[in-house]
Amino acid sequence: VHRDLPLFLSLMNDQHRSLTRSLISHSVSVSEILAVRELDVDGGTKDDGRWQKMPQKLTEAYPYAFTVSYVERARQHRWQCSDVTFHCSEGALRQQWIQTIREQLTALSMADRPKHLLVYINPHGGKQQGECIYEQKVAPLFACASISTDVIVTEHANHARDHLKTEAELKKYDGVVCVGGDGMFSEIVHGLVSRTQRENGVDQNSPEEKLVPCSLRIGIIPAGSTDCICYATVGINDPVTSALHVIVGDSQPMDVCSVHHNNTFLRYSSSLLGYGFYGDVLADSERKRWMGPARYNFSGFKTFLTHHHYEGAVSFLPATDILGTPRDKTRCRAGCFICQHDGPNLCFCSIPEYEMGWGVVRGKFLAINAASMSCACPRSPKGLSPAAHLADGTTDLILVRKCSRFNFLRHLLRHTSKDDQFDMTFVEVHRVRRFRFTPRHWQNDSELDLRENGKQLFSQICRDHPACSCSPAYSSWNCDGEILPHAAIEVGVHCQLIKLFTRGIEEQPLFEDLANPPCAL
Ligand SMILES: CCCCCCCCCCCCC/C=C/[C@@H](O)[C@H](CO)NC(=O)CCCCCCCCCCCCCCC
Ligand SMILES: Nc1ncnc2c1ncn2[C@@H]1O[C@H](COP(=O)(O)OP(=O)(O)OP(=O)(O)O)[C@@H](O)[C@H]1O
Ligand SMILES: [Ca+2]
Repeated sequence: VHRDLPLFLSLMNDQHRSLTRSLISHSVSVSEILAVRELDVDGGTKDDGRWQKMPQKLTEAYPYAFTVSYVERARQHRWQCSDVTFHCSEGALRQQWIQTIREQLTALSMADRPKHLLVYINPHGGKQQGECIYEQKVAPLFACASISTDVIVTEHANHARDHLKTEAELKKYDGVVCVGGDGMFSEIVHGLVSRTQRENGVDQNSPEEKLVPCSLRIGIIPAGSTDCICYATVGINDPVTSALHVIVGDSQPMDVCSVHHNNTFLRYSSSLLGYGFYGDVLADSERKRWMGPARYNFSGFKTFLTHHHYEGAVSFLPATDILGTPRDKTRCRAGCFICQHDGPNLCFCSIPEYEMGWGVVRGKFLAINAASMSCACPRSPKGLSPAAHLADGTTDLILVRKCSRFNFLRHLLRHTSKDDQFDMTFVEVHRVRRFRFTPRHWQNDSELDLRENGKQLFSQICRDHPACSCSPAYSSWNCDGEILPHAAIEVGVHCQLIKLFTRGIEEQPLFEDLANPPCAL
């Protein structure tokens, strides 16, 4: 720009000033431009306050200016919006630049950038900051990018789900955005998936049914307690970063598990299905919602101390003909090769499911976890299954057998370090397409009645098994942060059923500092 056209580049913040001094050129891909607007140099009023007046001599020589807002990468996957202002001496030249950039942006909008979004805000998620986060950090960015929105602040749980399922005029929108945590995201998934199946005549109650993928993309503005879906798909739980991924029109397919009990649909899961430890943590933490995000630490500690185990059988259909394994060192990242290979392999081939292919593991378990994605979150940046993939059509089934408290603690601690949490004698992990769990004392339909008479059953089991450590017969399933009413479930992975407004976690530059070079002078 400097050399070829008579434009003068005026960079607006300190970081930029250091860039002019240290870089010969700085390029921004058009796909990462958010907006372009004229700038009134004399008044200096059309910008958002970051405008600093140019020396008078320069403004006289270059009185025509325009500002380009674009995505800038910061540390740890964070994106922010930056402005760069160009000055020139002729109004016609400025118009030519603005028009050309706008034409390019219009072409992108025609392709994959959203123009009209439906936004649901949970005012009670996480630290109860949803509305404030949206108004202060996200709405101004959507406005800057000329995205129009219909905003609904939810009034009760399942408001967003039910609105999407039945009422929402989905044809009007290019995507749905939720402001909240994993629970809010789950509501959106349930609303959109159920609606799509109904409109296509698919029966959700049949575990074997192939579900129809949803066409609308989902954006998550993180404002919850765990924000695991956001963290594991973007690399950070930051509202501005997520909003920018929506604006540039990113798209990331994602697997969804369906959970059934006796040919009845229960729920969908896109992150964690956990029985035993994570089920018990959730059940306890639900009674302590008033504690906010800290409830999970409290209930986690308590559940760790109670150290209950649960008996049952897990049968599973291993995913064959795939490249990835749960013990891989490679990670699912933007443009993931494994997802591109394994996903279509499972999505589009109808592999016959021979009963013979199923494996069975029986025993006493502290935890049975199915992670359809890494489940990375601030608590465990590598997640429950670090090598799991977002869109490969599989879930990683992690079985933690009964062991000592000390060993279980070692296993838990490894979620927070580089050590392999699967490399322990009492832990096994399988990459699967389907699985079933049957608790030891489960008797078909009478299961619920038995659970209701839990006390009776509990004392009965203790009498029958005098050596038992008085663990209750059943735990609960934690299904993406919701408790399921049944212990015996059947789970199937639906490959790439939904799409998110992200691109997956971007690889970090080898030397991150090179992305933001220090001032050379
Ligand atoms: C000693 C430290 C060990 C730390 C081990 C941390 C492993 C954490 C793995 C987190 C996986 C989260 C998976 C995400 C699930 C979401 O779909 C769901 C909805 O938001 N979140 C939860 O269910 C919320 C689940 C929250 C679970 C929190 C578990 C906290 C365990 C604390 C154990 C303390 C033992 C201390 C002994 C001295
Ligand atoms: N207006 C509302 N009032 C009460 N509950 C709501 C409302 N809107 C949504 N919910 C419910 O609140 C629950 C929790 O919301 P959300 O996921 O946003 O936050 P969180 O639980 O703090 O975060 P996380 O799921 O990440 O742990 C969801 O299951 C959702 O169904
Ligand atoms: Ca997966």
